[in-house]
Amino acid sequence: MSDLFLGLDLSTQQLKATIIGEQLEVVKEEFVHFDNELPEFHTRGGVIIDAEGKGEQRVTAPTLMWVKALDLLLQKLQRIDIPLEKIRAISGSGQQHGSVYWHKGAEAAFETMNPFKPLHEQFDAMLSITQSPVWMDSSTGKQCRKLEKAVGGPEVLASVTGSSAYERFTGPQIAAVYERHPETYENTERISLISSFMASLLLGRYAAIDWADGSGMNLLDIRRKHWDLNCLAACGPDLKRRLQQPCPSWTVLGKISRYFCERYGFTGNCDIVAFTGDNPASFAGMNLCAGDLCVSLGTSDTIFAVVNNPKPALEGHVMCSPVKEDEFMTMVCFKNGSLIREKVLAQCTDGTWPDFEQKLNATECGNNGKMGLYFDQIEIVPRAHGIHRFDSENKPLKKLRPEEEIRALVEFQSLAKRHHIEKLGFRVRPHTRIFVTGGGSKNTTLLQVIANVFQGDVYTQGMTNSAAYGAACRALHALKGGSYSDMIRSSIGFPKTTIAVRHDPKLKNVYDNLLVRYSKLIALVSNPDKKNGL
Ligand SMILES: O=C(CO)[C@@H](O)[C@H](O)CF
Repeated sequence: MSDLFLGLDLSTQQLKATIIGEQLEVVKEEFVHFDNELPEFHTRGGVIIDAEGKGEQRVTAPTLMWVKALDLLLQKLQRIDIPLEKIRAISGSGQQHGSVYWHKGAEAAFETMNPFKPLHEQFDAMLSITQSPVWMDSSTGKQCRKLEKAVGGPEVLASVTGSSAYERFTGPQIAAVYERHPETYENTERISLISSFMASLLLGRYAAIDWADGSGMNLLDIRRKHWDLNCLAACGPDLKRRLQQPCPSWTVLGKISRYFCERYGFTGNCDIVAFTGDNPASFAGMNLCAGDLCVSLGTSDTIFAVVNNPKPALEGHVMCSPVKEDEFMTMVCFKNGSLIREKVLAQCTDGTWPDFEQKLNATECGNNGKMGLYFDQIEIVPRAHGIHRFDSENKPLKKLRPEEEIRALVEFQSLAKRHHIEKLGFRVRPHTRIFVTGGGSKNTTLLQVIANVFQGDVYTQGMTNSAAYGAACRALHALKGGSYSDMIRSSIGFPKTTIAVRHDPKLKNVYDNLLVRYSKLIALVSNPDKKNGL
């Protein structure tokens, strides 16, 4: 068997593995689901939510759960006879913005890890914080305002780092750790993103943060590709030492550690390639071209596109591309993604997706003017909270019939994506390919609504785990070098892109009108100036 390449994706609810061959063909996918397979950590949807005061939610995940998940996943791969000695390179991705705090002495301790014991049993002294803040957290509004003030305002911060300050971004999160627990910060010798944390486990030493995931920190100058010193100073003392230099996302960081060779049978020749954020990894997995648009339907929903001349704005994000130095991706993220879809599924159907689809199809496109805004969690964009329903005259409604609720949710989620990506300047053109990935992309009724709202045809690659797949492709690309897109185009195993659903041009006016109403309704319920979600 020829060389294999492993992509790992540490997403919110699961750790996923995709193994590919040298032609980018998928050999095997495997998963560890946190809630179901690691119940001792008591997560729900992979996280632990401490609802603070109004508008503040502290959301974390047990760092040790991720360490244990890696062990479980590799054991699963062994049990299905995946020849780990054939894995030539590993890369990966992680939920963006989350942070891991390594205790003083942790890197040295990697040297003494006993391969006869799982890593998580040897992690007692490794972490200065055991509950990692994650992207769903919205408790750092104060730190966001302070950061923006320190650098000259939100516009300046956006022009340098690609985003104005966001509660979930790592810079404000680090500032909150420093302010809330100064002694813990003092005892922290290194701070990783979740992506570089996973790479560190496999290396047995600290891994650099890559440019693409580093773009989600409010700390990286996305054009110069180094930390902005004013941003660092505003978030914590001596922070540069705790982050070290960021690296290109295609960097070969080194070989896999002795621990993983002796415990799992990897060869010492297996390269670890820089890990990146889950959305940049999906971007790589879809191999987006200029003019394409991608919607990822996961725990978070995101919408992103390729940009070459970035124009950062107060809303949304511009991040470094994970595959090309002078390319960027523009993205908007919505916290209310699959979890609210599952909540409405439970409330409005017999609990099955076929019933969800049947009810969605039983209602008129445009829902006879009935609309909903479903900010079940404190939303990122717009900054709003609560569930709000309206009739065709924009008068509040207490409730909708189950089938109307389903359509109102699905149309709301698509209208929000179109409204906010168009605010960043993107327009769907006749040639635009709208790719959809993530768990929700299996549901063609969702895809049909996306196609009709955007008035563009929807394409899929027949895979839902584009982040883990993109990570595996990046592992191979880092060894091959050259153009990433050329590698994709010349590989017979790259999934074929097919049209999943076509849009109905007769519905253009219906959704253009709903889009105008969406814009008016969110102004009624959101507080853009109070940027902590309420
Ligand atoms: O916050 C996000 C992107 O900015 C989310 O998509 C997380 O990456 C999900 F893990």
